[in-house]
Amino acid sequence: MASLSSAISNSGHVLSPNALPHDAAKLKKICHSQCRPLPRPPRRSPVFRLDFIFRLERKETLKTKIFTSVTDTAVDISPEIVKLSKADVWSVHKFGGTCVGSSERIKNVANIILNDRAEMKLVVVSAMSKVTDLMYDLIDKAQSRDESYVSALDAILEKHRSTALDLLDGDNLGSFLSRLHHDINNLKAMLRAIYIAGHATESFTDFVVGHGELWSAQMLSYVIRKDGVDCQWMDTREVLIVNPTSSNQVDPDYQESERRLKNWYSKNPSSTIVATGFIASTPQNIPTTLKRDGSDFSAAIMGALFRARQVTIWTDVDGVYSADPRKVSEAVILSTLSYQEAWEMSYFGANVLHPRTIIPVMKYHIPIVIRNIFNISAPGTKICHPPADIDETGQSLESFVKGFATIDNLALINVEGTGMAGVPGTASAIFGAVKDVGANVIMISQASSEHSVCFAVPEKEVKAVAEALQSRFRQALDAGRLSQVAVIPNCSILAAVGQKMASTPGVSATLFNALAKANINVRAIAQGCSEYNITVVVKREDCIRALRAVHSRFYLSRTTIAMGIIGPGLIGATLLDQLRDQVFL
Ligand SMILES: Nc1ncnc2c1ncn2[C@@H]1O[C@H](COP(=O)(O)OP(=O)(O)O)[C@@H](O)[C@H]1O
Ligand SMILES: N[C@@H](CC(=O)OP(=O)(O)O)C(=O)O
Repeated sequence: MASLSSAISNSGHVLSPNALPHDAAKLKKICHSQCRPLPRPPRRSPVFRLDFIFRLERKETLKTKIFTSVTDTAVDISPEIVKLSKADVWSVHKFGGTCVGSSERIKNVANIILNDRAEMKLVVVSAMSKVTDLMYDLIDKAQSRDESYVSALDAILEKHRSTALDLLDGDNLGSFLSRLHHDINNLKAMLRAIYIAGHATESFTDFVVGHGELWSAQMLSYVIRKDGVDCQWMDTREVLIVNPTSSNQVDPDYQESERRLKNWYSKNPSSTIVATGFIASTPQNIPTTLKRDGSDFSAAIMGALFRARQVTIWTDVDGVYSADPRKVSEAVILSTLSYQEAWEMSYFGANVLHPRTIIPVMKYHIPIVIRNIFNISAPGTKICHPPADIDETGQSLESFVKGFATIDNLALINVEGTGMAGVPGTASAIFGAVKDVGANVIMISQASSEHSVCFAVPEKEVKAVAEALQSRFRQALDAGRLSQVAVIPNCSILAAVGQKMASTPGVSATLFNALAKANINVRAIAQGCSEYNITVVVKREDCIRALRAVHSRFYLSRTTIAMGIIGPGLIGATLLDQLRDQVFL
């Protein structure tokens, strides 16, 4: 048997990573003609082989090892050699709960995957719509010793059983139903334990609520397999390792996850993988979750681990709009967003994307595309680095403000007093007290006189925060150095986001002008040094009116520029305001 190395050198081929797809095809032929008998590993995809060849050239030291494994054994290739992470081969898709909400929709998802011409596909799925809510509900019921958890669990079983009966047959159906019944029996036992104890620990809860993803991923993988495609499903708890953070989030352990992924893939090589979103494990192998709506984050982490060429997030709208389309009917689709803009939009409430989704992909410049499963001809929104909205003449059409987002159910806390000015450590004492009660500060604003600091927290956390501050500053309040720790309930945040706002004068003038004209009182303002967003706090009941007022002001400006009424440049409070006031108002 000729060795692969001599076959390659006899062929006169020089491998270069850039020429990989072309030369690899030739090499595959050479392997087959000259290195026979080369045992064909079961279920191994062509790209899997090409990866080794690619590595030959890149890592001299691996040569012998690779030749040995390919020519001598060719069946078990050690995970160290498997370079899963070859850039640009994998295409990652994420389908949210609405996309896999019924058997018809799951079939639709399978078709989208089958039509993707990428060599390797990783599909991340959420639970069928509403299932995660129902799972959390089971826990609540069992904890409060409400026996209806039993019938609620039966309803969840029935939903998945009937979906599987619609989708699957033969062995696939048998395997799925036996796993489903096994899981339901385990869940019954766990929920009974919770019912008896009247309490569920966090890991019990995370174990229970993650089952929706386990079932949807299996069903989808079996449907894809029905078409003869080599497809594996992945329980991401075996691969994705995360550590809890102090802010009740989780951070992926990329090194360990990559190690486990290579190990998993060496046992389950496949060109299509359907992976569970939302769930993961702690380093101690205890099931956990990426927190509510975390499947977008799962897809982005997987995208980074696979060094994907793109992560496509499929949802029920055409992409990221300039404002939540449920609140602003004239909102427009944004064709591109920078990572920073997408982060700011999602952080301030555009729930089409989980805010943490940006972090893993940004490092590798992997684009995220948001697309509509119900309108696949729409191109969607591309989130990348750096984006550019260019018209036919090459002119930038990018608006200074790209989009607006809002967060409701907030309260403002205002800490005020003459004793704060010039006293080092005041801010640290305030936010130290907030941290101690585990509350999440959404925005901060400080008067430049240092006489007051105010910040927004979720309404449900405000009581604990106010009490912690009262107790922390008891002496200062009694001595009059602080005049008050005041709570202003029923607030909302309105954020205007756009990278081009940085160093463009007039943007905030236009924003505040629009708010003033709509007779909206602004209770607090914040703008970071990056100038990517301006955030204002308004009364809850004013929020939608405020959103519509600022949106129409900036998007009218954009239309005006596009129509050539004024040239691109400052959207000032001068010319445009006059135009708008005279012509449109
Ligand atoms: N700026 C925005 N652009 C697009 N959608 C938005 C925006 N702000 C809020 N949304 C809402 O986000 C929803 C999609 O998010 P979500 O329901 O979590 O999707 P999925 O279940 O697919 O993960 C849309 O239906 C839309 O109403
Ligand atoms: N199923 C999980 C994870 C998730 O992200 O779901 P969706 O993609 O449907 O928002 C949840 O509801 O939290």
